[in-house]
Amino acid sequence: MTPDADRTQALKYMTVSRETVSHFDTYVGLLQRWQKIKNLVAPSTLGQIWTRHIADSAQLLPHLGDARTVVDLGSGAGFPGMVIAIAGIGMPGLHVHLVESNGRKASFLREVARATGAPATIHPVRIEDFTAKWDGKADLVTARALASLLELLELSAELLKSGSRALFLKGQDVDAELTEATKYWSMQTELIPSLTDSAGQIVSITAATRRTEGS
Ligand SMILES: C[S@@+](CC[C@H](N)C(=O)[O-])C[C@H]1O[C@@H](n2cnc3c(N)ncnc32)[C@H](O)[C@@H]1O
Repeated sequence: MTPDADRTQALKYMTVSRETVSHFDTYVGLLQRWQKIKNLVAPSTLGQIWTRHIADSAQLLPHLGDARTVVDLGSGAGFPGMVIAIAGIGMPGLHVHLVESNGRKASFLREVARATGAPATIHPVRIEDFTAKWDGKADLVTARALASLLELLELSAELLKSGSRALFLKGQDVDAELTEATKYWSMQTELIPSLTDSAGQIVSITAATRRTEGS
């Protein structure tokens, strides 16, 4: 698929304004430029940045509900957090905190936020340190390609204490991961089939609490 065909295909998956698409173009341009020296995403996905990264992340947009403070864990080159922040330009109160410990990826994210004006704060620290110190309240926690569901719940535990929702983009092992996670966590889950990955699912989690012994 040519880069143009990839972009055209990706735009079919999302309903966003022309202005948002133009900011996505800026983002993709920066990613292509920085990738040459900083290796930000898997080289095998470079020909499909729009479908594999932008549209895959943008499919969370219809599920944001009334969330305003979003925390994206292990953002990498900004998926899905930066895509949400860019789509949120002009959405009153929306702000995305991107937690990414890799210094070169964090620098890239800062540059994308500067160039697009996306409402985003980059935290170049480990998730464990961020959640221990951050005094904000997340309405929504997001992550893609970071860890198993159980590990994601453990990493998000501090953020989920205040009743936040979570949206995790997961691949094909989601059933086994859910079985494992529910041994230790009580939660309400909804599985939403991915639009961009036939084997993928979005796991929507609410009311997550760690099980105490015997519960
Ligand atoms: C496989 S990449 C996925 C990146 C992005 N979410 C995506 O889907 O393209 C995982 C990212 O999480 C970051 N990461 C892993 N563990 C982390 C931790 N404990 N704290 C902060 N960042 C972490 C890594 O540096 C890496 O950029």
